[in-house]
Amino acid sequence: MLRIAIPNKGSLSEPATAMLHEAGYRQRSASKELVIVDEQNDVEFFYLRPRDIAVYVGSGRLDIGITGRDLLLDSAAPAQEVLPLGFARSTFRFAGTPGTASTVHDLAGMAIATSYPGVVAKHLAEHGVDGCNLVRLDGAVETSLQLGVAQAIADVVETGTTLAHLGLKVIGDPIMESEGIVIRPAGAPTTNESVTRFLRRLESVLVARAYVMMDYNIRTEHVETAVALTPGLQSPTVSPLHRDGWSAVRAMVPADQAQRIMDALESVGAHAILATSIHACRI
Ligand SMILES: Nc1ncnc2c1ncn2[C@@H]1O[C@H](COP(=O)(O)OP(=O)(O)OP(=O)(O)O)[C@@H](O)[C@H]1O
Ligand SMILES: O=P(O)(O)OC[C@H]1O[C@H](OP(=O)(O)OP(=O)(O)O)[C@H](O)[C@@H]1O
Ligand SMILES: [Mg+2]
Repeated sequence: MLRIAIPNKGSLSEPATAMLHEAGYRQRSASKELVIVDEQNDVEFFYLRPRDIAVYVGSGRLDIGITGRDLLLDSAAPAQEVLPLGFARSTFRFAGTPGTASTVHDLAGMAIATSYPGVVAKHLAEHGVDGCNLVRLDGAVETSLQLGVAQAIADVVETGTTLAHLGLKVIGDPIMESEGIVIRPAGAPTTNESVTRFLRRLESVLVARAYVMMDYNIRTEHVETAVALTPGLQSPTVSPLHRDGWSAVRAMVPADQAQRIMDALESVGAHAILATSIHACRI
Protein backbone atom coordinates (compact mmCIF):
# COMPACT_ATOMS: atom_id res chain seq x y z
CA MET A 1 0.00 0.00 0.00
CA LEU A 2 1.36 3.43 -1.01
CA ARG A 3 1.96 5.71 2.03
CA ILE A 4 1.45 9.41 1.35
CA ALA A 5 1.95 12.49 3.60
CA ILE A 6 -0.53 15.35 3.26
CA PRO A 7 -0.30 18.76 5.02
CA ASN A 8 -2.83 18.87 7.87
CA LYS A 9 -2.84 22.68 8.33
CA GLY A 10 -1.86 26.00 6.75
CA SER A 11 -1.79 27.30 3.18
CA LEU A 12 -0.95 23.92 1.62
CA SER A 13 -3.62 21.86 3.33
CA GLU A 14 -6.88 22.81 1.61
CA PRO A 15 -5.52 22.97 -1.99
CA ALA A 16 -3.64 19.66 -1.54
CA THR A 17 -6.79 17.91 -0.30
CA ALA A 18 -8.86 19.45 -3.11
CA MET A 19 -6.37 18.24 -5.72
CA LEU A 20 -6.32 14.68 -4.32
CA HIS A 21 -10.11 14.63 -4.24
CA GLU A 22 -10.17 15.73 -7.89
CA ALA A 23 -7.68 12.95 -8.67
CA GLY A 24 -10.18 10.41 -7.33
CA TYR A 25 -8.70 9.72 -3.88
CA ARG A 26 -10.75 9.50 -0.70
CA GLN A 27 -9.87 12.30 1.76
CA ARG A 28 -10.58 12.65 5.45
CA SER A 29 -13.98 13.99 6.52
CA ALA A 30 -12.85 15.51 9.85
CA SER A 31 -9.68 17.42 10.78
CA LYS A 32 -9.13 15.08 13.75
CA GLU A 33 -8.57 12.09 11.42
CA LEU A 34 -4.79 11.86 11.18
CA VAL A 35 -4.52 8.64 9.14
CA ILE A 36 -7.01 7.24 6.63
CA VAL A 37 -6.94 4.30 4.24
CA ASP A 38 -8.30 4.58 0.71
CA GLU A 39 -8.94 0.85 0.11
CA GLN A 40 -10.10 1.25 -3.48
CA ASN A 41 -6.89 2.95 -4.54
CA ASP A 42 -4.61 1.02 -2.19
CA VAL A 43 -3.27 4.21 -0.58
CA GLU A 44 -2.83 5.27 3.05
CA PHE A 45 -2.83 9.04 3.74
CA PHE A 46 -1.01 10.55 6.75
CA TYR A 47 -2.06 14.10 7.70
CA LEU A 48 1.11 15.68 9.09
CA ARG A 49 2.49 19.12 9.90
CA PRO A 50 3.76 20.64 6.62
CA ARG A 51 7.20 21.25 8.13
CA ASP A 52 7.57 17.58 9.16
CA ILE A 53 6.64 16.05 5.81
CA ALA A 54 10.10 16.27 4.18
CA VAL A 55 11.59 14.66 7.30
CA TYR A 56 9.25 11.63 7.09
CA VAL A 57 9.66 11.22 3.32
CA GLY A 58 13.43 11.77 3.52
CA SER A 59 13.65 8.99 6.12
CA GLY A 60 12.00 6.62 3.64
CA ARG A 61 9.14 5.81 6.10
CA LEU A 62 6.65 7.36 3.65
CA ASP A 63 6.75 6.93 -0.15
CA ILE A 64 5.42 10.34 -1.21
CA GLY A 65 4.64 13.72 0.38
CA ILE A 66 3.05 17.01 -0.55
CA THR A 67 4.84 20.02 0.93
CA GLY A 68 6.22 23.46 -0.02
CA ARG A 69 9.49 23.84 -1.96
CA ASP A 70 10.72 26.27 0.71
CA LEU A 71 9.94 23.76 3.50
CA LEU A 72 11.80 21.00 1.64
CA LEU A 73 14.89 23.20 1.23
CA ASP A 74 14.73 24.38 4.83
CA SER A 75 14.56 20.82 6.18
CA ALA A 76 17.71 19.73 4.27
CA ALA A 77 16.09 16.26 4.37
CA PRO A 78 17.22 13.71 1.75
CA ALA A 79 14.06 14.09 -0.33
CA GLN A 80 13.58 15.35 -3.90
CA GLU A 81 10.94 17.34 -5.75
CA VAL A 82 9.21 15.23 -8.42
CA LEU A 83 6.20 17.37 -9.45
CA PRO A 84 5.32 21.08 -8.99
CA LEU A 85 1.61 21.55 -8.19
CA GLY A 86 1.02 25.27 -8.81
CA PHE A 87 -0.79 26.12 -5.55
CA ALA A 88 0.45 27.99 -2.42
CA ARG A 89 2.73 30.05 -4.64
CA SER A 90 4.92 32.52 -2.77
CA THR A 91 8.32 34.16 -2.81
CA PHE A 92 10.73 34.13 0.09
CA ARG A 93 12.39 37.51 0.71
CA PHE A 94 14.42 39.66 3.04
CA ALA A 95 12.64 42.77 4.35
CA GLY A 96 13.19 45.56 6.84
CA THR A 97 12.22 49.10 7.71
CA PRO A 98 13.06 51.53 4.86
CA GLY A 99 16.78 52.29 4.71
CA THR A 100 17.88 49.12 6.56
CA ALA A 101 19.66 47.66 3.54
CA SER A 102 19.35 47.58 -0.23
CA THR A 103 21.16 44.36 -1.12
CA VAL A 104 21.83 41.05 0.61
CA HIS A 105 25.46 42.17 1.17
CA ASP A 106 24.30 45.06 3.37
CA LEU A 107 22.86 42.47 5.81
CA ALA A 108 26.32 41.28 6.94
CA GLY A 109 26.54 41.21 10.73
CA MET A 110 22.83 41.85 11.30
CA ALA A 111 20.32 39.87 13.39
CA ILE A 112 17.77 38.35 10.96
CA ALA A 113 14.51 36.82 12.20
CA THR A 114 13.01 33.93 10.23
CA SER A 115 11.05 30.68 10.44
CA TYR A 116 13.28 29.25 7.70
CA PRO A 117 16.87 29.40 9.06
CA GLY A 118 18.04 26.62 6.72
CA VAL A 119 16.98 28.52 3.59
CA VAL A 120 18.44 31.80 4.89
CA ALA A 121 21.79 30.35 6.04
CA LYS A 122 22.27 28.64 2.67
CA HIS A 123 21.46 31.85 0.76
CA LEU A 124 23.76 34.01 2.90
CA ALA A 125 26.61 31.48 2.52
CA GLU A 126 26.10 31.35 -1.28
CA HIS A 127 26.43 35.16 -1.39
CA GLY A 128 29.40 35.28 0.98
CA VAL A 129 27.51 37.32 3.59
CA ASP A 130 29.09 36.72 7.01
CA GLY A 131 28.41 37.43 10.67
CA CYS A 132 24.59 37.27 10.63
CA ASN A 133 22.75 36.07 13.71
CA LEU A 134 19.65 34.09 12.68
CA VAL A 135 16.81 34.42 15.20
CA ARG A 136 14.38 31.52 14.73
CA LEU A 137 10.71 32.41 15.21
CA ASP A 138 7.58 30.32 14.56
CA GLY A 139 5.42 32.95 12.82
CA ALA A 140 4.33 36.60 12.67
CA VAL A 141 8.00 37.21 11.90
CA GLU A 142 7.31 40.72 10.57
CA THR A 143 6.49 41.94 14.10
CA SER A 144 9.95 41.01 15.39
CA LEU A 145 11.43 44.26 14.00
CA GLN A 146 9.09 46.46 16.03
CA LEU A 147 9.88 44.38 19.11
CA GLY A 148 13.61 44.77 18.56
CA VAL A 149 14.77 41.14 18.37
CA ALA A 150 16.12 41.57 14.82
CA GLN A 151 17.19 44.25 12.32
CA ALA A 152 15.84 42.44 9.26
CA ILE A 153 13.54 39.51 8.51
CA ALA A 154 13.38 36.75 5.91
CA ASP A 155 9.83 35.49 5.33
CA VAL A 156 7.19 34.28 2.90
CA VAL A 157 5.73 37.11 0.79
CA GLU A 158 2.66 36.46 -1.32
CA THR A 159 0.60 39.62 -1.95
CA GLY A 160 2.92 41.86 0.11
CA THR A 161 -0.01 42.99 2.27
CA THR A 162 1.58 41.98 5.58
CA LEU A 163 4.77 43.95 4.80
CA ALA A 164 2.77 46.98 3.60
CA HIS A 165 0.67 47.08 6.79
CA LEU A 166 3.85 47.39 8.85
CA GLY A 167 5.55 49.85 6.47
CA LEU A 168 8.31 47.32 5.66
CA LYS A 169 10.20 47.13 2.36
CA VAL A 170 11.71 44.10 0.63
CA ILE A 171 15.49 43.95 0.49
CA GLY A 172 17.37 42.70 -2.59
CA ASP A 173 16.23 39.95 -4.96
CA PRO A 174 13.87 37.10 -3.96
CA ILE A 175 15.69 34.33 -2.09
CA MET A 176 13.50 31.69 -3.73
CA GLU A 177 10.14 31.01 -5.39
CA SER A 178 7.98 28.39 -3.71
CA GLU A 179 4.80 26.41 -4.41
CA GLY A 180 3.25 23.13 -3.35
CA ILE A 181 5.27 20.17 -4.66
CA VAL A 182 5.27 16.37 -4.58
CA ILE A 183 8.38 14.90 -2.99
CA ARG A 184 9.93 11.41 -2.85
CA PRO A 185 12.90 10.04 -0.92
CA ALA A 186 16.16 11.08 -2.63
CA GLY A 187 17.30 8.42 -5.07
CA ALA A 188 13.99 6.50 -4.91
CA PRO A 189 13.48 4.35 -8.03
CA THR A 190 11.47 6.09 -10.76
CA THR A 191 9.91 2.82 -11.93
CA ASN A 192 7.54 2.09 -9.01
CA GLU A 193 4.16 1.38 -10.63
CA SER A 194 1.90 2.72 -7.86
CA VAL A 195 3.97 5.91 -7.53
CA THR A 196 3.82 6.44 -11.30
CA ARG A 197 0.01 6.00 -11.24
CA PHE A 198 -0.33 8.54 -8.41
CA LEU A 199 1.80 11.09 -10.28
CA ARG A 200 -0.11 10.48 -13.54
CA ARG A 201 -3.37 11.24 -11.75
CA LEU A 202 -2.06 14.53 -10.34
CA GLU A 203 -0.56 15.54 -13.70
CA SER A 204 -3.96 14.88 -15.26
CA VAL A 205 -5.65 17.18 -12.74
CA LEU A 206 -3.11 19.90 -13.62
CA VAL A 207 -3.88 19.51 -17.35
CA ALA A 208 -7.66 19.41 -16.77
CA ARG A 209 -7.38 22.66 -14.78
CA ALA A 210 -5.09 24.39 -17.27
CA TYR A 211 -7.05 23.66 -20.47
CA VAL A 212 -10.58 23.97 -21.84
CA MET A 213 -12.10 22.11 -24.78
CA MET A 214 -12.95 24.49 -27.64
CA ASP A 215 -15.50 23.63 -30.35
CA TYR A 216 -16.52 25.77 -33.31
CA ASN A 217 -17.94 25.64 -36.82
CA ILE A 218 -16.20 27.33 -39.73
CA ARG A 219 -16.36 27.37 -43.53
CA THR A 220 -14.03 24.61 -44.78
CA GLU A 221 -11.85 27.02 -46.77
CA HIS A 222 -10.97 28.84 -43.50
CA VAL A 223 -10.11 25.69 -41.51
CA GLU A 224 -6.35 26.03 -42.00
CA THR A 225 -6.34 29.64 -40.70
CA ALA A 226 -8.50 28.66 -37.72
CA VAL A 227 -6.55 25.57 -36.67
CA ALA A 228 -3.38 27.69 -36.62
CA LEU A 229 -5.09 29.51 -33.69
CA THR A 230 -6.16 26.23 -32.02
CA PRO A 231 -3.42 23.67 -32.77
CA GLY A 232 -4.45 21.52 -29.76
CA LEU A 233 -1.98 19.31 -27.91
CA GLN A 234 -1.54 16.68 -30.64
CA SER A 235 -3.74 17.95 -33.47
CA PRO A 236 -7.29 19.32 -33.67
CA THR A 237 -10.21 17.06 -34.71
CA VAL A 238 -11.85 18.37 -37.92
CA SER A 239 -15.14 16.76 -39.02
CA PRO A 240 -17.58 17.67 -41.81
CA LEU A 241 -20.84 19.42 -40.84
CA HIS A 242 -24.07 18.18 -42.43
CA ARG A 243 -24.25 21.61 -44.09
CA ASP A 244 -22.15 21.61 -47.28
CA GLY A 245 -18.87 23.56 -47.21
CA TRP A 246 -18.69 23.74 -43.37
CA SER A 247 -16.48 21.93 -40.84
CA ALA A 248 -16.59 21.42 -37.07
CA VAL A 249 -13.29 21.80 -35.20
CA ARG A 250 -12.46 20.57 -31.67
CA ALA A 251 -9.20 21.28 -29.84
CA MET A 252 -7.87 21.82 -26.31
CA VAL A 253 -6.71 25.40 -25.62
CA PRO A 254 -5.06 26.96 -22.55
CA ALA A 255 -7.85 28.13 -20.21
CA ASP A 256 -6.21 31.52 -19.59
CA GLN A 257 -6.09 32.18 -23.36
CA ALA A 258 -9.68 31.06 -24.11
CA GLN A 259 -11.29 34.51 -24.50
CA ARG A 260 -8.42 35.86 -26.64
CA ILE A 261 -8.61 32.78 -28.91
CA MET A 262 -12.43 33.12 -29.21
CA ASP A 263 -12.00 36.75 -30.35
CA ALA A 264 -9.46 35.65 -32.97
CA LEU A 265 -11.64 32.73 -34.16
CA GLU A 266 -14.64 35.04 -34.54
CA SER A 267 -12.58 37.40 -36.67
CA VAL A 268 -11.65 34.58 -39.06
CA GLY A 269 -15.32 33.56 -39.48
CA ALA A 270 -15.91 30.88 -36.81
CA HIS A 271 -19.47 30.41 -35.46
CA ALA A 272 -20.96 28.65 -32.44
CA ILE A 273 -17.69 28.80 -30.49
CA LEU A 274 -17.98 26.85 -27.23
CA ALA A 275 -15.42 26.53 -24.42
CA THR A 276 -16.12 23.63 -22.04
CA SER A 277 -14.21 22.78 -18.89
CA ILE A 278 -12.49 19.40 -18.72
CA HIS A 279 -13.64 17.29 -15.80
CA ALA A 280 -10.84 14.71 -16.01
CA CYS A 281 -8.33 13.61 -18.62
CA ARG A 282 -5.36 11.42 -19.47
CA ILE A 283 -3.04 12.96 -22.03
N1 LIG B 1 0.39 33.78 2.47
C1 LIG B 1 0.82 32.71 1.82
N2 LIG B 1 0.52 32.52 0.52
C2 LIG B 1 0.96 31.43 -0.15
N3 LIG B 1 1.70 30.46 0.40
C3 LIG B 1 2.01 30.60 1.69
C4 LIG B 1 1.59 31.71 2.47
N4 LIG B 1 2.05 31.57 3.72
C5 LIG B 1 2.73 30.40 3.73
N5 LIG B 1 2.71 29.82 2.52
C6 LIG B 1 3.35 28.56 2.13
O1 LIG B 1 2.84 27.56 2.99
C7 LIG B 1 3.90 26.68 3.38
C8 LIG B 1 4.08 26.77 4.87
O2 LIG B 1 3.01 26.15 5.43
P1 LIG B 1 2.78 26.32 7.00
O3 LIG B 1 1.58 25.51 7.32
O4 LIG B 1 4.03 26.08 7.76
O5 LIG B 1 2.54 27.84 7.14
P2 LIG B 1 1.26 28.68 6.84
O6 LIG B 1 0.58 28.25 5.58
O7 LIG B 1 1.75 30.03 6.92
O8 LIG B 1 0.31 28.25 8.05
P3 LIG B 1 0.30 28.78 9.56
O9 LIG B 1 1.21 29.95 9.62
O10 LIG B 1 -1.13 29.14 9.74
O11 LIG B 1 0.71 27.63 10.37
C9 LIG B 1 5.15 27.17 2.68
O12 LIG B 1 5.37 26.41 1.51
C10 LIG B 1 4.83 28.61 2.36
O13 LIG B 1 5.52 29.09 1.20
O1 LIG C 1 2.36 38.73 1.41
P1 LIG C 1 1.13 38.31 2.14
O2 LIG C 1 -0.02 37.99 1.19
O3 LIG C 1 0.73 39.26 3.20
O4 LIG C 1 1.43 36.89 2.83
C1 LIG C 1 2.58 36.68 3.57
C2 LIG C 1 2.26 36.34 4.98
O5 LIG C 1 1.53 35.10 5.01
C3 LIG C 1 2.17 34.21 5.94
O6 LIG C 1 1.74 34.48 7.23
P2 LIG C 1 0.58 33.68 7.99
O7 LIG C 1 -0.72 34.36 7.85
O8 LIG C 1 0.62 32.27 7.61
O9 LIG C 1 1.03 33.84 9.51
P3 LIG C 1 2.39 33.36 10.20
O10 LIG C 1 3.36 34.49 10.02
O11 LIG C 1 2.02 33.14 11.62
O12 LIG C 1 2.86 32.12 9.50
C4 LIG C 1 3.63 34.64 5.84
O13 LIG C 1 4.37 34.19 6.98
C5 LIG C 1 3.56 36.14 5.74
O14 LIG C 1 3.48 36.74 6.98
MG1 LIG D 1 2.33 31.12 8.18
